[in-house]
Amino acid sequence: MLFHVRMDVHLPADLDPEMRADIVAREKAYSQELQRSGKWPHIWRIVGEYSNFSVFDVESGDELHDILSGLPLFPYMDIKVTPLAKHPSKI
Ligand SMILES: O=C(O)CC1=CCC(=O)O1
Repeated sequence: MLFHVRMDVHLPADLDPEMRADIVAREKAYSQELQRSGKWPHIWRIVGEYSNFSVFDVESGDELHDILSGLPLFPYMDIKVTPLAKHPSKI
C-alpha cells in the first residue's frame, strides 16, 4: 500500500543544541535505513519550510503507524497521511 505523508517539524527554539543535533542525526539514520529497505521510496523537502513530502510503500496502515511513531522527531512533528490508490487514467 502506498501512502503520501506530509511531515511538518516544530523543534522548540530553546531545545539544547546537542540534543537537537542528536535527534536530527538519529532521524537521518532511521530514515535512510527505511529508504534502503524500499519502504520509504520518496522524501522531498518542501521549499522554504522545515517540512517534507514522503511516499511510503508498506503492508498496512498499522505498519505505517509503527514506522511514523518510531521517528525520533515524531514528538515534534505534525503528520498528515493520505492513502493512495491507482488512478484510472494512469497508463
Ligand atoms: O527534515 C525533515 O523533513 C524530517 C525528516 C524526516 C526524515 C528525515 O531524515 O528528516
